[in-house]
Amino acid sequence: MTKIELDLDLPLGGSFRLVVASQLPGRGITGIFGHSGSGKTTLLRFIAGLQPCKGATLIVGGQPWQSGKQCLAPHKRSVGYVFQEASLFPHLSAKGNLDYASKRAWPGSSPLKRDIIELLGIGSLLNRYPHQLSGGERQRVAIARALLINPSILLMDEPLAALDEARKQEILPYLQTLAAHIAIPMLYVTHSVSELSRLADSVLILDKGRVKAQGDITQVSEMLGLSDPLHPFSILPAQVSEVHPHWKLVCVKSHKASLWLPDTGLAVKTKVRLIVQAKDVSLSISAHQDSSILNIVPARVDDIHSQTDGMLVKLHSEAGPLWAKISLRSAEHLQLHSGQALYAQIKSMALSQ
Ligand SMILES: Nc1ncnc2c1ncn2[C@@H]1O[C@H](COP(=O)(O)OP(=O)(O)OP(=O)(O)O)[C@@H](O)[C@H]1O
Repeated sequence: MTKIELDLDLPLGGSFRLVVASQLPGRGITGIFGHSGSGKTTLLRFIAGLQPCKGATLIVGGQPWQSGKQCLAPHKRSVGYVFQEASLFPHLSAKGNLDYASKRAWPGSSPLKRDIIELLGIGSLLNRYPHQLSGGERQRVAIARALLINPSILLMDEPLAALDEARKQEILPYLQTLAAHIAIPMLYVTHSVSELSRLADSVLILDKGRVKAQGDITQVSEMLGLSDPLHPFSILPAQVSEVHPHWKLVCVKSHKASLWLPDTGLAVKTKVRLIVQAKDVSLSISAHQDSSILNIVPARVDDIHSQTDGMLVKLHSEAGPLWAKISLRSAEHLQLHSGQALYAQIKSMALSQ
C-alpha cells in the first residue's frame, strides 16, 4: 500500500504557513477540503515536488521522496496530476494523448490501458481531438492520461470545478468506479461537499494552513457540516434495506433509524450517504402521527448554539448526529434545553451513492 507520510512546515509570503503532519491512506480517495487560500493546492504542489520546503519529510509507499537533505526532483516522482482545466495536447487526438503517457509510464505493475479506457468510458472518443470533446470528456481523457504514466499517487486539483452541473454529474460515477478499481491513493482537492460526500473515504480539512481535522468522512462529518456555519448540514452513512415499488420509495437504515426516500433505482444493500441540511430538520415534542413528513426520529438535544438568524441545535438522534436549525421563537416555544428528549422531523435529504 502506498501510504503517504507528510511532515512539513512551509512559510509562504506574508503570514501564511502551511503546517501538515499527517499520514494519508494508501488507497481510495482522500478529499482535501478547505476554504479558498487554506493551502490545498500548495499541499499537492509540495507532494509533486513543485513547491520546495526545507526540512520537510515526505514518504510515499515507504520510499522517501524527501527526507533530511535528500529530495527527489519533480520529474523523478511518479505522480499523476489532473488540474481544473484538462491540459491535453491540442495537436494530438485523445489516443495520441494517451499514447504519449503510456510511452513514458513508470515501471512496475500497472492497470491495463484498455481497462483504464473502459473505466473512464472513453473508448468511443479516442480518435477525437481535444476541441471535439466536451469539458467532461476532456477531463476523463486527462484522468486516463494521468493514470497511464503508472503513478504511485494521483493528485486531482478541483478536477470538476470548470464543468457545469450536468457534466459534473456525468463524470462523478466514473471517478467512483476508478477509486474502487485503481489501487493507488488519490488526493482530491475540492470546495464541494457533495463531491466529497460522494467520492471521499477519508478527508483532510485545512484551515488557514493548518490541519483542522482528518479521518474517515463520517468521523469528520461534524466539522464538515459546519464548514459554512450559515448552512450547516449532517452526513449520515446508510444502507438500502427495502425497496417499495407501490410507494415508489426506498427505505434506508441509518444508525438505528429507518428512513424513507424516493426510489431512484437503488438495490437493497447499496451503501449510501445522506446529506441533511439543518434547515430541513424541525423539532417536535411528540411524534406527530398526523404529519405528511415520512421521517420522524427520536432524538436528544446535545447542544444549542445561538446564531444571528435562529438557533442551531446539535442532536443525538436514532439516525445519527443531526443538526437542526430552528427559529428563536420555536426554541422558546419548545423550551429547548440540553438533554431534552424530542423528535426530529427530516423534511428532505439528498442522497449520494
Ligand atoms: N508561491 C507563493 N508565494 C507566496 N504565497 C503563496 C504562494 N503560493 C501560494 N501562496 C499563498 O498561500 C496560501 C495558500 O494558497 P493555496 O493556493 O494553496 O490555497 P488553496 O486552498 O488551494 O486555495 P483555492 O481554493 O483558492 O485554490 C494563499 O494565501 C496564497 O496566496
